[in-house]
Amino acid sequence: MARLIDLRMLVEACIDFPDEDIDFLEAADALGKLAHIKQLQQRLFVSAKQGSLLREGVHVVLVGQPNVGKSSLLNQLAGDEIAIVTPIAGTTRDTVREEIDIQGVPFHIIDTAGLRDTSCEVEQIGISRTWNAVEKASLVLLLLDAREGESEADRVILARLPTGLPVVKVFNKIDLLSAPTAESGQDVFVSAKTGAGMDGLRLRLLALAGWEQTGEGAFMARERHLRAMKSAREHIENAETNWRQLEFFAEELKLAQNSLSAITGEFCADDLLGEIFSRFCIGK
Ligand SMILES: Nc1nc2c(ncn2[C@@H]2O[C@H](COP(=O)(O)OP(=O)(O)OP(=O)(O)O)[C@@H](O)[C@H]2O)c(=O)[nH]1
Ligand SMILES: [Mg+2]
Repeated sequence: MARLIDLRMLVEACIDFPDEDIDFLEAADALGKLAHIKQLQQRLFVSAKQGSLLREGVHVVLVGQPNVGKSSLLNQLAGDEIAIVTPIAGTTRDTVREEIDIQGVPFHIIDTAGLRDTSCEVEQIGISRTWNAVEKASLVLLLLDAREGESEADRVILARLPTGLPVVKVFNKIDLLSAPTAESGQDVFVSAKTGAGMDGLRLRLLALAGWEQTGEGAFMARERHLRAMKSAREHIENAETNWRQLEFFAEELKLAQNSLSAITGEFCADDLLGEIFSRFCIGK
């Protein structure tokens, strides 16, 4: 297996002994080795992301106007009567959380108070809790009434959602439509009452969570592991683009190695890569 530390020693030797020049690095296939390390690191990153997903789960927040069926959708996803459902707009006040499992991936589904202008103090507190939940969301399902389509009130909600947060529009109550709607683009159509369209929604949630069946084990990474790996990847990429500037090349390799070492402390980065990949039986 190509090792980061060997490559670093190679580059540093080149700097220390000016007789050795870039040809020497080329002959030693430094770039080929770097590409191999990058590839291993990328595979490790994917496994780590999957592991992090299994450990932390995905926070999905249901938002929308009152009465569109958020609580019904939570109940349908959970397969149980978790949240109170009534035809009265403004039923949900507190956020209601339930952990569900889709193909082994945990999802924390958070039902919230419907969003509207209201003079009711209790409802106002509920609505501010909705926005607090949105801040912590990994993704948002914006529920809409399929009979109404997207209204001005929905557009106001959409505009208030943080930029960069993935949002899926879920048109609910399709059982009440006289004619079936043609599925369009990224939108999802369901009936929280009959369960129609729910399998499609579950698959969509898995895809948005970034779940990939790689066939390789998932490395139980934490958020800080992912950050360390991202930083290592950036340094490896910097090294690759600037490899002709040897000092820079060596420095970026060092930084990449430091980032990986941050995951385990006393353990050296190459040991970590070796350890993890030997478990996945990936050819060396
Ligand atoms: N026919 C039909 N009725 C639905 C569907 N989903 C929800 N409802 C009904 O719509 C009404 C409101 O449903 P809720 O789930 O309480 O709606 P909500 O969005 O949680 O409402 P708030 O808590 O007030 O914000 C209830 O009478 C539900 O039975 C659906 O898919 N089809
Ligand atoms: Mg509700």
